[in-house]
Amino acid sequence: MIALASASPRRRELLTQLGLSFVVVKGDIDESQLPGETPEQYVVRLAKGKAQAGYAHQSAPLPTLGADTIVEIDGQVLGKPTDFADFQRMMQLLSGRQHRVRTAVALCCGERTESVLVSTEVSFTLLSEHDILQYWQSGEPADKAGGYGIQGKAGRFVTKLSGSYFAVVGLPLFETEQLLKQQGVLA
Ligand SMILES: Cc1cn([C@H]2C[C@H](O)[C@@H](COP(=O)(O)OP(=O)(O)OP(=O)(O)O)O2)c(=O)[nH]c1=O
Repeated sequence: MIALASASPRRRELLTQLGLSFVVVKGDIDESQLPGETPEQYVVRLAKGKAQAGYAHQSAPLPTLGADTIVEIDGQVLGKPTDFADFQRMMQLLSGRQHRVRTAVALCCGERTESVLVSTEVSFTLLSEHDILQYWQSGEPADKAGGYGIQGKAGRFVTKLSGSYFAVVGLPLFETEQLLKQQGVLA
């Protein structure tokens, strides 16, 4: 039995695919990027922070997983859009180009927190103003890093993917299982 420190329904569904028993715990932390922090350092720090916060929330702590996903383009990190203008800016950056999605997964077992970082390159087709407005009105972008969900209506924008599809959705299945095995949580 393990714990998943996440409020994301996608992460719950993905972890279910690994076929292990888990409970969901809170892993809330401040998600702001620190000055001078690289995207890699940022996403790993958040995943570790969520795992550690989730571990600390339990009275009889289980090995606890935390994860974080960011979208990166031109050295900029795109988080969750704050409003339509922010979303529009993100879609204009992503339109007709390749970007990188980074997902870090961390496992906290008390004193030690180990992590794995997965990078995936995703290419988008050219997006029209109409595509952007219609996608915003679907309600899907609001809670997603980079303002899109590859598993939903934005799947049609993707012309190429190199890396882990599951990492883009929020939890890389292969790498998460490897991490659990390396740390002796899974046989
Ligand atoms: C790029 C992309 C992101 N996402 C989601 C995955 C994450 O849930 C979210 C990125 O935000 P995160 O801050 O990584 O996660 P979260 O706040 O949703 O959940 P928690 O911290 O409680 O675990 O964006 C998709 O569902 N599909 C996609 O294609």
